[in-house]
Amino acid sequence: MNPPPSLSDLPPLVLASASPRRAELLRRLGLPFRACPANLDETTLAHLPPAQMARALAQEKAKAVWKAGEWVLAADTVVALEGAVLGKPANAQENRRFLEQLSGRSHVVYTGVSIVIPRGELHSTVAEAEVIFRRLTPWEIQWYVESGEGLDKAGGYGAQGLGMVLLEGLRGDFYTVMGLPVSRVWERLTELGYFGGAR
Ligand SMILES: Cc1cn([C@H]2C[C@H](O)[C@@H](COP(=O)(O)OP(=O)(O)OP(=O)(O)O)O2)c(=O)[nH]c1=O
Repeated sequence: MNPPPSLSDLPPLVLASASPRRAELLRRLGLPFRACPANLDETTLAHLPPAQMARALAQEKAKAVWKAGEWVLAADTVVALEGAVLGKPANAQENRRFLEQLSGRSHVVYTGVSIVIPRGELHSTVAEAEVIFRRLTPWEIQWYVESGEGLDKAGGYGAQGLGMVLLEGLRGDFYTVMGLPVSRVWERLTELGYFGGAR
């Protein structure tokens, strides 16, 4: 594959995230960025319904790192099973419990995105996708939990990794599930003038 056409003359996005997935997606697009994690206490917004939580957390992350003149991008991914939020599992036991709950059912993944433009205006949106899990056997759950892959991920799985075998299907944007709805982000950046007047 050829590298993407150069976007290196654009101002670097400040990615208010420690997520390696979000960084990887920006890198794949060739967008210039530097990571500047916001390190929020995400539990303070745990009382909100899932979609609002994803949006509010993305906003808080973006506001925490913004400085005048900078473009900031932040996101937050929330997994909700029948309205109840499954966060990042605290340990293997909790990861197993999450997968048992998700098995054979569908759930919703919300990813809130916030962009702050150089003069300080905040623009936010929430993307959502429905994920359907296969009915998992105890052995599969054991195998996946032992991989450790789910521990740093909302809901306790990564659709882009070994978790691909857990899924029966998906409605919506795969990248919403992975943590950054890249086409929505690209569209918002275009509307907000990040790419310049001609583009
Ligand atoms: C459901 C799912 C989540 N995830 C990840 C995306 C996010 O990184 C993570 C959800 O946690 P977030 O709090 O959204 O992000 P983060 O803690 O990784 O990084 P930061 O707060 O600094 O931005 O779960 C996957 O990688 N694949 C999946 O299939």
